[in-house]
Amino acid sequence: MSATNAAAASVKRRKIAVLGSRSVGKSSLVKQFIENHFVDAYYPTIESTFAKSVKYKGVEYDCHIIDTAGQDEYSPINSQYAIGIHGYILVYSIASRSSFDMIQIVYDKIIDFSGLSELPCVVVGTKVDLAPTGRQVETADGEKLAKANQASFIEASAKENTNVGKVFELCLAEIEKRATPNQTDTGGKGCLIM
Ligand SMILES: Nc1nc2c(ncn2[C@@H]2O[C@H](COP(=O)(O)OP(=O)(O)OP(=O)(O)O)[C@@H](O)[C@H]2O)c(=O)[nH]1
Repeated sequence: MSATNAAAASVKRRKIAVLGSRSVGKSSLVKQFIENHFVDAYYPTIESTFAKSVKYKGVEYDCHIIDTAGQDEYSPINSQYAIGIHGYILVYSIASRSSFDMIQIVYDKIIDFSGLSELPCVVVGTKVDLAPTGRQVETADGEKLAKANQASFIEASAKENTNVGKVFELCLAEIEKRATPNQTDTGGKGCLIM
């Protein structure tokens, strides 16, 4: 194997889906992570995919991040979000109780669709910069929900760039905790190009 191919083979490809209610700040988290900036204006997302190489614990990850349109309780979970995804970032706004209530609904829909017993997942309470005047969800409630679903938990703010990188690191950690040997290849299809 050439040095270039050896390097490519050691890069792990990980597909991450970001889900949650509308307007909770999913795109803002992804944009802050990928492009290091924050936009105050709101542009509803249809769906966008972003790619970023991330070095975590000495390993190079080629991350494909799917920023989804917001879900509500009636949105079906598309197979695209249940199959071939390595990890999930489920986002609510700490300033919106209803967006918090959607997290368990979305989680259960993915479980039903995928047939998995648990998901590699991070629950994120974002817009934590609004906590002093607008908090509707206590940190302890977020922690409890995450724990009940064997997920990680973190509060973040895309606006102030608080814990944004950590969100994606926690997601990689959740994926690696459960990774099976055939997930450690470069393309997730059980095949290495030598
Ligand atoms: N104060 C504050 N506002 C934020 C934060 N993140 C996002 N916003 C604002 O919240 C609004 C919605 O943000 P988006 O990132 O577009 O939300 P979204 O979840 O991607 O929305 P959909 O595309 O409808 O699913 C925008 O006006 C953002 O500027 C944050 O961390 N703090």
